[in-house]
Amino acid sequence: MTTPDAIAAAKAGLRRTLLAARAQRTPAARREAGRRIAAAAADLLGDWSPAVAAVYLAIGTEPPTDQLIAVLADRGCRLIVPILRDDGDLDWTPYHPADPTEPGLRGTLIPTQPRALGVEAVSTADLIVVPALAVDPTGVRLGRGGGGYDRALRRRSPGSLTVAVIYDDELVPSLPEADHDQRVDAALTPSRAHRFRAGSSP
Ligand SMILES: Nc1nc2c(c(=O)[nH]1)N(C=O)[C@@H](CNc1ccc(C(=O)N[C@@H](CCC(=O)O)C(=O)O)cc1)CN2
Ligand SMILES: Nc1ncnc2c1ncn2[C@@H]1O[C@H](COP(=O)(O)OP(=O)(O)OP(=O)(O)O)[C@@H](O)[C@H]1O
Repeated sequence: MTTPDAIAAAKAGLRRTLLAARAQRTPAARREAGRRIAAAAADLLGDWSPAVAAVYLAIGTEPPTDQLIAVLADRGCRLIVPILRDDGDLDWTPYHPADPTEPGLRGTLIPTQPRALGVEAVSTADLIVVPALAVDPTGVRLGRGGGGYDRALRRRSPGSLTVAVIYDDELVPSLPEADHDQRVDAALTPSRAHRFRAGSSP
């Protein structure tokens, strides 16, 4: 039997390896990944325009999300982004691509003039774009370790689509899964969209 402590230790080791690999990518390679992820998103969405999309502002070595956000804004989606709270949970605020941003907790970026909608606001999203360090083909997701998205995804609307954003080699054969982990329905990588689970939109 795998104990919770063993799962947490395995995740911590994987995070270190994956973050080190991300640090090796050049800024130009990251920008190119962001462009291709936006194209993969357009492909995944087809002619679906979610009324409300929960997105996040990428930081550090994460695949850039600005072009993906532009794709959604161009489709007329109303956007919300997370604000990390000091208890590790995620509040949400409306976001427009031109909004100025400032540093939030733990290196995150948040709009300069947030309008806190509350932790339950994620339940209004039809599409939830989720940061991840790796995903496996059953939708198990490895995050940064704060558990913020595990809490947020438990509040998702049943018909919503959850999509992780990762580099291609971060779609790995399998990942450790804890009881509280929330799986994603799909992943966007620079090469394409990967759909793991049916049932939600589109
Ligand atoms: N861009 C982004 N926003 C996000 C998340 C995320 O993973 N990425 N989150 C996902 O839950 C929430 C915030 N949780 C976070 C938890 C840990 C760290 C973190 O480990 N930060 C590093 C420095 C980041 C860097 O520069 O790469 C650190 O504290 O050392 C960041 C965010 C909400 N917003
Ligand atoms: N619903 C919850 N309520 C309170 N704490 C939680 C909840 N879900 C997860 N946690 C806590 O969050 C911590 C990190 O969990 P985990 O390592 O699975 O994060 P992650 O999924 O990689 O990160 P994230 O969701 O922030 O991207 C764990 O200590 C876990 O107990």
